[in-house]
Amino acid sequence: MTTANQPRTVSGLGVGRSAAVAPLVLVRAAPAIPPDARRPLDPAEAPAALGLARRALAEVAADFTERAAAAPGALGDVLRSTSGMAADPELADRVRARIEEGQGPAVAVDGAIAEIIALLTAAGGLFAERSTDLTSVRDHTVARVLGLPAPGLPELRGPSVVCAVDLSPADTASLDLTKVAALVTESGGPTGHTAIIARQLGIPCVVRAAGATRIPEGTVVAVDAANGTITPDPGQALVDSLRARAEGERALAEDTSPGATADGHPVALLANVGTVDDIERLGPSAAEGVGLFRTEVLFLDAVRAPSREQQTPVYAHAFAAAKGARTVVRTLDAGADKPLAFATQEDEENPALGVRGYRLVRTLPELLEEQLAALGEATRALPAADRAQVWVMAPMISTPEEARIFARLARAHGIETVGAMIEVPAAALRADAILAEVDFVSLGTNDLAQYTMAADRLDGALTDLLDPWQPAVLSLVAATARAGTATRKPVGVCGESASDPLMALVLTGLGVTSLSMSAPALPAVRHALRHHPLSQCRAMAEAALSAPTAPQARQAALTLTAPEVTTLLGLGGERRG
Ligand SMILES: C=C(OP(=O)(O)O)C(=O)O
Repeated sequence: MTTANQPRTVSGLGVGRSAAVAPLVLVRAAPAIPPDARRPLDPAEAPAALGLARRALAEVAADFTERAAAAPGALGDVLRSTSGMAADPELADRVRARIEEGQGPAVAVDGAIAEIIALLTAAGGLFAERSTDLTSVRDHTVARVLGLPAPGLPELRGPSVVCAVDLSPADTASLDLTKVAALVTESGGPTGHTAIIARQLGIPCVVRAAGATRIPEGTVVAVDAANGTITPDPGQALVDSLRARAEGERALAEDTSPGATADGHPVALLANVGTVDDIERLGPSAAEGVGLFRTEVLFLDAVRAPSREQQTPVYAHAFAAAKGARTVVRTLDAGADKPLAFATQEDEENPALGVRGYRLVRTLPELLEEQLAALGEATRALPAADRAQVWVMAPMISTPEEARIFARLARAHGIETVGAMIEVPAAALRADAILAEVDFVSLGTNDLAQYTMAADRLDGALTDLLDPWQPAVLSLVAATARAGTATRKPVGVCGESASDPLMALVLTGLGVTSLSMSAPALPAVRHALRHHPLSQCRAMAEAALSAPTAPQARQAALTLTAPEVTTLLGLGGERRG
């Protein structure tokens, strides 16, 4: 299988610590029409071009029909409707007209579908929703006309390592995750959406893996997230060592006791979730509750803003699944790296600094209003004793005034426990004043690192700056934790940094009261806490805070770590996402 051009072992940034061995499946980007396919046709070429375009459309229609037959329920319906679009005579007419005007078949298909998409978008509502399916018809048909392999997400026939240059949040969400053994992307960073979803599901993932898409499709690869490597055709020794490590991790997962240091100082261990299914999958005691419910994940595919009536049953279902445990809900964090069709401003030059998260209240106040109304209604349906366990917080709070307005709105809807995320340096610096307005805060260290270091979290080339061990980031976390201790209010961390066992010890030493992470990361963090008394966590925090650089901060904490934890969790190596 190995070819001369094929890279041997590809390295990137590992996400989590798990590993998988499976055949590689490539996700192909939408085809680009090359310049020679864009040249005007000679009239004598038109009949052949028309035949090629018609055949491609018919084959795409047949392909979607075949996939529909194998797909369950709603997905089958969507695929059948997509097939119908490819077979639509109106589309064929528009393509014919363009070819008769002298366009090549790929350009004609592309243009005809763009025309129909524009009409549907203008019509709005359900019509507009169909434009995504038409885009898929366009990409598949153009690829066939050009003789290229089908683009987009592959149909997975068994456990597979899915490899792409990049995956959009919607791509990742629509993968058949029961068959995804691992995710590999050439771009992205350790706090990007692919990494977050992979962590959540415990799927091994390597991002920034330059050259991974050059590994031939079908090659069996070993993906080791702990070391950030993808090894084609791995030998038995590597497979055996990965298996042994997985068994060690499974043994750790058997301890489901509440999070606490060796001397019994409690640190709530919570899970980050994006869907109700995620909450249901948590099982009875893996986490002590939900520390971050990313509600925007529920609406990634929605074209229109979900109404209060649509949202209420979803939250009611989520709270029922949490069975009275703390559930920290974040109101919609739309914009920048989490685009939602109905909430994202199209014309922003700098979306990460734009109207996103809580700031949408300036342009679309009804969005927050409807969500809080739905959350309030779902909360009121709970037994009285459980209502205070629904904690609702706003993302991207920058000032105490914003915290005050948010708290007033949330409380007006009957939400008892209201909080703010601390992910903007201005908020960390004013954490005491923000805590005067709300009941708790939660540090989003992914965004806090992005905004403190002025480094785009989606730009994997800036990973060193985005490191939560950066002294400037640690100082802001420490300032926030101090404000929590002074006001005796909870300060959680729900950014990816909480899932690093070594960082979790430092955060505990800084005074953080809860750690929320993707569920598969909980056992290692629980294990690390259990082996260190609070005094040792404090010493680690102090040592990390006084280090001049991120690697030195980590090293300073590592030197004070219990040796059995360092060995078992393999903390000695280079930091991975
Ligand atoms: C938890 C966070 O939010 P998200 O990653 O969803 O933006 C964060 O920024 O740390």
